[in-house]
Amino acid sequence: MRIRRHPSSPAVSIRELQYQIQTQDSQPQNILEEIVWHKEKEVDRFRDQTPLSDLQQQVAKLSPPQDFLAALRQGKTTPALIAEVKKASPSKGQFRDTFHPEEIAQAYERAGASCLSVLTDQKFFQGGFEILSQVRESVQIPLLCKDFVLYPYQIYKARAHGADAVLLIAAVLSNQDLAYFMKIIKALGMTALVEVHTLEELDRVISIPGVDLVGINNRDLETFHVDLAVTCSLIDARVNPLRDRGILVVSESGIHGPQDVAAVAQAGAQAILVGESLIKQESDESHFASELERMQTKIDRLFNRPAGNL
Ligand SMILES: O=P(O)(O)OC[C@@H](O)[C@@H](O)c1c[nH]c2ccccc12
Repeated sequence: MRIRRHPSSPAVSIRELQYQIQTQDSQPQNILEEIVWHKEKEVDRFRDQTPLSDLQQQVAKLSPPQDFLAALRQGKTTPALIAEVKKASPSKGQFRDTFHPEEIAQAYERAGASCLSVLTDQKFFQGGFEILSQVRESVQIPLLCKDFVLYPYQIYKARAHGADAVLLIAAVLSNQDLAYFMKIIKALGMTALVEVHTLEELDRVISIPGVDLVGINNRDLETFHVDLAVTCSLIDARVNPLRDRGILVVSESGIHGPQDVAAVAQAGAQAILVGESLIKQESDESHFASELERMQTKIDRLFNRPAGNL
C-alpha cells in the first residue's frame, strides 16, 4: 500500500520534536492521500445521515444488479467501452460549462458504450450519489460506482444508488481489505473492478482469490502523470497469470484517439475506460445539434469507424 490512511500521530512527546513531526506527517504527501483523508470525514457524515442498517434494508428491496463483467465480455465495441460521466477532475477542473448527466449517459449508451462509470466523489471530482441515481434512471446498461472506497458502508451506498460494479483501488487498500470487500461485492451480486498502477499492485491483486476484472490506471494518482505504456508493460509482464486466471483487463485514463485504443488493445486490454476525451467541451463543437450527435461522432472517431456506424 502506497497511501497512509490517516495522518500519523507523533511517537515521541518532547515538545519541539513533536511539533516538527506533526507538521511533517500531518500533511498529505500527495493528492491521493489528501483525497483519502478527506474521504474518511465524508463517510462519517454519510453514516450520520443514513446508518448502514437503513442502507442494507434499501438494498434488500432492489432487483438484482446487472452483470457488468458479462457486458464487457460481450462488448458492443472491441475493446469494450466504459464511458465515464465525469464533471471535473482535481488536475483539470471542470470539463464543460453545462453538465447534464442523464443526457450524457443516454448519449453514451446509444453511441456504443457497453457500461458506464459514474464518479461519486464530491469534493475532488464534483460527482455525487444523486448523479448515480439519475443515471440509473436514464439508461439500461451496467454502471460502475467510481469512488475511493475505504469502508463496506460505501459499497452498500453504491448499490443503494443503483451501481452494478464498484471500484477498489489497490493503492489505498490492504490485501485483507481487498479480499473482504470483494466478498461483500460478490455477495451483493455486484462486480469489483480492482485498480492497479504498478507491477507490485498487480501481483498483490492477482494473488487474491476471485479477482476477475482488473483496471490498469495509466494515470499515477499521486502525480497525475499519464502514460499508456503502463497498461502495455504491466500486461506484458504478467500475460500468463492474467490469462490463466481468466482476468479481463481494462485500460483506464488518458485515452484520446484511435491510436491510443489500438495500442492498449494490442497490448491485451479487452476494455477501455474513457472520461475526459469524450466529455470535454472542444472549441469547435457548437455545430453539434445534440449530445447524442456529439458523443456518436467522438466514439466513432475513437474506434476509427465510419460516421454514424452504430
Ligand atoms: O478522464 P480520463 O483520463 O479518460 O480517465 C478516466 C478514468 O480512468 C479516471 O477518471 C480514473 C481512473 N481511476 C480513477 C480513480 C478515481 C477517480 C478517477 C479515476
